[in-house]
Amino acid sequence: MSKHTGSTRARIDLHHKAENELYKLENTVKAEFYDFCHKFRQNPDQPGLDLKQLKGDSRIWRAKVTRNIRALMIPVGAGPNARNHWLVIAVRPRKEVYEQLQVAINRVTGEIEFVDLAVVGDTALRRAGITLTPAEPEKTTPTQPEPDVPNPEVAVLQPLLAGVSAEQLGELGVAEQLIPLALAVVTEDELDDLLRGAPMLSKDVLYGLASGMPLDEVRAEITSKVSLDRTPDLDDLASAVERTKITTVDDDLRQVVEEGDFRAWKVFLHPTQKAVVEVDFSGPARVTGGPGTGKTIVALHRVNILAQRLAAQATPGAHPILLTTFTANLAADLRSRLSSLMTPELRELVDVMHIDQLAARITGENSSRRPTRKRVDDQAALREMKDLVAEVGHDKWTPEFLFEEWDQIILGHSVTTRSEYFQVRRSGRGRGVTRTERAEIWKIVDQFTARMDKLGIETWGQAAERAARYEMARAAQVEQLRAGTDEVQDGENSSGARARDYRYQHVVIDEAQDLRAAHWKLLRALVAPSANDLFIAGDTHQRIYDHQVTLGALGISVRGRRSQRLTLSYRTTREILAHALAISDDTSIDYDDLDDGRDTLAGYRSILHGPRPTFVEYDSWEAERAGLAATLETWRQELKSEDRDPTGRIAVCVAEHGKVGEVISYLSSQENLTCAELTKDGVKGSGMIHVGTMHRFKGLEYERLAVVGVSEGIMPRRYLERFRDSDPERYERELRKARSLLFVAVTRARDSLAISWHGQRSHFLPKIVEG
Ligand SMILES: Nc1ncnc2c1ncn2[C@@H]1O[C@H](COP(=O)(O)OP(=O)(O)OP(=O)(O)O)[C@@H](O)[C@H]1O
Repeated sequence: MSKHTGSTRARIDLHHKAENELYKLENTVKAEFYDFCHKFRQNPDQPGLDLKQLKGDSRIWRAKVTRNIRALMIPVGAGPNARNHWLVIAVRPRKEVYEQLQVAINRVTGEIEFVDLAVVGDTALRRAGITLTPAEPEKTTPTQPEPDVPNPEVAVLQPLLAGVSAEQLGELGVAEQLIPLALAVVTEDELDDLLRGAPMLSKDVLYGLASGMPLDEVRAEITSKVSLDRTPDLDDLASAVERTKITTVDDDLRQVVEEGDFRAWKVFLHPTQKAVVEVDFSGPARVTGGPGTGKTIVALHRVNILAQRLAAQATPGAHPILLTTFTANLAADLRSRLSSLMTPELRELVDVMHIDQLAARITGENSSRRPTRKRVDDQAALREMKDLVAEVGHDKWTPEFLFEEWDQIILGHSVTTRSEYFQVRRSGRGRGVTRTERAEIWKIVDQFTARMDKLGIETWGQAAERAARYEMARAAQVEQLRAGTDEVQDGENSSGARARDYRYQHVVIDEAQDLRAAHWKLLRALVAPSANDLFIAGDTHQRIYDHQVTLGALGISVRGRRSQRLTLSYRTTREILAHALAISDDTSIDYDDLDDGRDTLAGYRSILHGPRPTFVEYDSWEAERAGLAATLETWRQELKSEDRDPTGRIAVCVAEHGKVGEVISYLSSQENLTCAELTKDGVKGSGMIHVGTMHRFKGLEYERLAVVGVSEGIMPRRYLERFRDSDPERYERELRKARSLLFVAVTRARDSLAISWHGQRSHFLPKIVEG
């Protein structure tokens, strides 16, 4: 990142906040900024650049980029060469440059911080007695400072942070200039205004305190995670710039900035993310965290770091790292992100495959002695179970119950004999079954698998189970070889017999919460038990299938320090997050942690802001679709007016599968709204608006999202009511799954979220929406 320019020219770096400002400027201004940098590096003092110190903080200089745009810069070179090295701290309209701007070195992080009071609301500034003086006042319209009169309505209110002292805020890392203002704010809106342009740590601490986090928790969860191990010298800018997130302005940067904020994740990891990416784990490790906390980003960077470490000793053509996830479209997304993060040489070291593809590859390698079976989805297999139950005239158990018992318990625990089935624990399956009943179930399931065999078909669950067995045999063989107790039999067409080594050196897994036991056995067997063998990212609040596992019981121990949690959301705004949390109902529902502990969303928070989500009730499905079309048209026009192509930025998440087609045909009949369906394998077609069921939205993100059909009877489905009395445990499980599905859906939205229903609104939707 930090290339040095020639010694005779000044070096320019961009503070990450300035880089963010640059992303938002028009392309013509960006181009002028690069011309400006070019000239500045040759001679900062040439007259056209009009370089001048501010009157307030004399370390800050302003220079002219265009007639209306100014760059704010500080010299950060060491000693007498200070002016050989400059840091751009802001790029902004001339009118927003004022004399009270300040830079400081944060006493906790030691980084250079820049506080922007131009965006702080007038009320807060007035109450703190601050008047901003423009550095280049307009000649024609002199600005009259507002009289310093407190607003009588808010003056009597309690400060939002009553009970916290200035000293405590300073010690937690809040920027000095913000402290008096923070202590004066009395409403959430004022706090929002204050923090809009604030440094990240100040935002995180102040939002934490305002949401009721105790001081100790803020210290432990936020401040200590970013704290330097020593007190920084608060005057030494040259050292501080080394600790600050910066990008050097060189010829490559121009193209990079054109990518906009989508590149931010590649460059600036949050310290908590960075720690998880870089640390050495003595064995398997797990990272959990609410939606949008960067688990996928961490997984990608982790792959990059592991590849860097292996690069020197890698055999040409080998792929020692596996990155896997749940579905084909998520794997495709990982592939493209990885290619933009890694060098082509390092990228070569990585296989990216979704979990079914992995199982198919392994069963394929082992199938020369068996006829290949056609893989079918669970619905097709359930139809076979229904036919079988009808043919044998069985009426004690429903086909659905029998199928799930087979899939989750018998297949899920790799049960191969009747006596194993008698002993297996059926946790999570609701009503208990006696030994005699188990014998009956076993008999039907046996007939069912024989039928599937005869038809030459298998489910993906069966394929995973088979792949796990092959890979476990291979691992056993490798271990025997290592112990010197076995010879390799060349020529046998089985990966178990052929293998001299484990398939991979590192395996990184995303969206781990929905993997089944057989997948975990397969993944465990792919890599030798060793340091950094398995890296697992997932969130059980987002589990939308029925596969609950206990990793410890599957030979994957992620206890103690090998279990990490991310809590700061980079996607979900504060407005959306509050509603999403109410939907997940984390405080009253127990969510597992993929092991035998409990995972919570405690501390899950955001410092991003956006519009409040909208909640709209309609009389009928017809009316709801018309309302949806109007919302989408507004969004389309808003994006267009910002000169941004709406394609792929807007999506509709439909609560019920049968209604996806109805939404698409309705929208397609509107003049401007073309659609593309979101399928299991990704987006089908090139339409502007992506439409799919909630399941299809797993792991994705959209700038603007409409979730439709969130009515009672659809979310959750009415048919679940029959389990309320007959099988209360199953009832609870199904409700939780439905709740998680809605939680996943609403947390896909980055900026705007519109939720609607017709008839009675789902009881999962939080009460606070009515306020
Ligand atoms: N350090 C970062 N800097 C900038 N953007 C980031 C950073 N970390 C994450 N993001 C962005 O936040 C968004 C969410 O990240 P990511 O998809 O990794 O979260 P996640 O925890 O995997 O979410 P989910 O559980 O919902 O799938 C993405 O747009 C990502 O680019």
